[in-house]
Amino acid sequence: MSQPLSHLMAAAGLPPMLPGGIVPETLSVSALTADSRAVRPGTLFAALPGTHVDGRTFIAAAVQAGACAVLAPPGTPWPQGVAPCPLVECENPRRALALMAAALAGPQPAYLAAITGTNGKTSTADFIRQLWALQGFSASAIGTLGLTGANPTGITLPPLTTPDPVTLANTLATLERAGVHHVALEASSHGLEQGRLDGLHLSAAGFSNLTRDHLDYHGTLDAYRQAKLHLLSDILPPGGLAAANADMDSPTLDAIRRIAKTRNLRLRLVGEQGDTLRLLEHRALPHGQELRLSCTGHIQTLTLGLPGRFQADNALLATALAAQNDADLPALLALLPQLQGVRGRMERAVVLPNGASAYVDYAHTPDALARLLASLRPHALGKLVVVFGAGGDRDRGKRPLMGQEAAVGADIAIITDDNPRTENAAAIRAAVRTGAPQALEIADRRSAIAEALSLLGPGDVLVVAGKGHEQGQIVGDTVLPFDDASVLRALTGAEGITNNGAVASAHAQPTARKAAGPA
Ligand SMILES: CC(=O)N[C@H]1[C@@H](OP(=O)(O)OP(=O)(O)OC[C@H]2O[C@@H](n3ccc(=O)[nH]c3=O)[C@H](O)[C@@H]2O)O[C@H](CO)[C@@H](O)[C@@H]1O[C@H](C)C(=O)N[C@@H](C)C(=O)N[C@H](CCC(=O)O)C(=O)O
Ligand SMILES: Nc1ncnc2c1ncn2[C@@H]1O[C@H](COP(=O)(O)OP(=O)(O)OP(=O)(O)O)[C@@H](O)[C@H]1O
Ligand SMILES: N[C@H](CCC[C@H](N)C(=O)O)C(=O)O
Ligand SMILES: [Mg+2]
Repeated sequence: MSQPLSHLMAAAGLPPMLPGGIVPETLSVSALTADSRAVRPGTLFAALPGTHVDGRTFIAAAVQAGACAVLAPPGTPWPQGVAPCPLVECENPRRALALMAAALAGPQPAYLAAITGTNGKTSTADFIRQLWALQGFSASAIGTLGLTGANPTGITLPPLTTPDPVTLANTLATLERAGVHHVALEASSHGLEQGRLDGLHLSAAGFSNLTRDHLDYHGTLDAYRQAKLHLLSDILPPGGLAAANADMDSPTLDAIRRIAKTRNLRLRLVGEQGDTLRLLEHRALPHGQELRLSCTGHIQTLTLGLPGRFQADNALLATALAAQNDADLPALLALLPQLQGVRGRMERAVVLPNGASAYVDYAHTPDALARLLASLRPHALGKLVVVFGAGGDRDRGKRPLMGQEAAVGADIAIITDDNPRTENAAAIRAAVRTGAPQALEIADRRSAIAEALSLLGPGDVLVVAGKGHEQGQIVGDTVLPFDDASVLRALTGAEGITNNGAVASAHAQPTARKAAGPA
């Protein structure tokens, strides 16, 4: 459906004025894009300066392809020799694009919950989705795993944790039209910084934790924190429901409390220091954990069929975000024992004939690795072995810290490759090794996993960390097929246990493909 440009500009808070006068009502926009290659006649092209190239250099190509208007930052020069076309200049074109995209796409699901934080977004979003589904709602989640849960129209999403604003708005409107009124989604710090979520009409927003990651992009921890806080300080409307883990670092928690007070948000805190859901006791069980907690003052005990203390944190945060009213909390807590594990998150992939277990997990930050190993320790009657690496073209400062956490938390650490991308893989491993000088180093990931398996005795535990659900090893701009769980199954000849309790066998790998997008 098309809309007059003036309506879209109003949705973005812009007056209907162009340098040449008022925007004609007859100027209609049928689509929006920030990529000149996707422009068709009737499309508004957002010319955005980016991290790799300046989108303004593609204005000529966009106009040539039929762009009916261009959105750009102030002072954008019109390319010489290019036919004139309405140019909408504004201070924050990324935000304007997101607001226009929301207006053009149409209504969003009535109950939309977004979750940010360094770790736990995918898990929490999926738990929210599961809780809603268990309540009988048609519910989806959008994030690192793509679109999961209800997907009546078979949407596939690009491999980003938070999709670009146009894809996001179109996806949400399609879901709403198809009867999916409950959607949980991940808000990455990149997505927040780039305004990808600025057009969302949120009912609830959560913050799991803040520890080191992505300083390559944000520069400082403070800038990283500010990007994430944008979800609560600007996107969640006043009076909305906010939830956070109260055990996180105090600068972030203090900021969340301040924002909640200023903006009159309904803040629910969960965890050991929580108020709405306070975790009083936690006991690891062989394949899960027992939680004793206080829910708005009432004490109760429940069993979660998922191991790992961090999974309890995510489950409680999900409960706080899924319940519209405090009165709904007890019913949602009663559903927690039915939660299924999330693919690649502390997933017990195989059990060896000698009783040793091998897990796959997505820990790719120092804090995640520390918590993962601490969570697995009670399950290791013998040794705890970790195979891990650090990604290329990502925060270099986290590499030695990941090494340190592996050295401290595991009995044996094996450093291997994890998506070297365009960097020298040996140099990445060397940087990790500075934090773990005693670690073994085996570049080839399959060989590293095979070596780790050979070290396992009865009761030992192995975790292969960093890739989780990923299906490839990114080397240069090529994705070589690789799935940690399948490799574990193939090397042991074992049938695996999926996180859903079903039996999975090793399966054939697809062929290599091109990596998506720049680094
Ligand atoms: C660093 C980063 O986040 N980049 C994202 C950003 O790109 P950009 O604006 O910087 O792109 P650019 O390549 O410099 O190009 C500038 C502009 O020129 C346009 N262009 C470019 C070429 C052309 O021929 N025509 C054209 O119009 C581009 O579409 C873009 O609008 O906006 C693009 C559109 O939304 C994203 O695809 C792109 O994600 C890249 C692929 C990426 O790898 N992003 C990762 C780092 C990311 O966002 N990750 C987070 C997860 C983090 C986590 O949770 O751990 C995520 O949310 O997935
Ligand atoms: N609440 C948590 N606190 C600390 N670590 C966690 C927490 N939840 C998950 N983790 C660790 O982080 C890993 C990734 O979890 P998850 O995919 O849920 O996070 P994410 O925030 O979505 O990550 P990404 O930024 O890649 O999208 C898990 O496999 C686990 O090792
Ligand atoms: N969302 C994270 C995923 C990292 C996964 C890990 N396998 C790596 O490549 O570092 C990122 O893009 O930084
Ligand atoms: Mg994620």
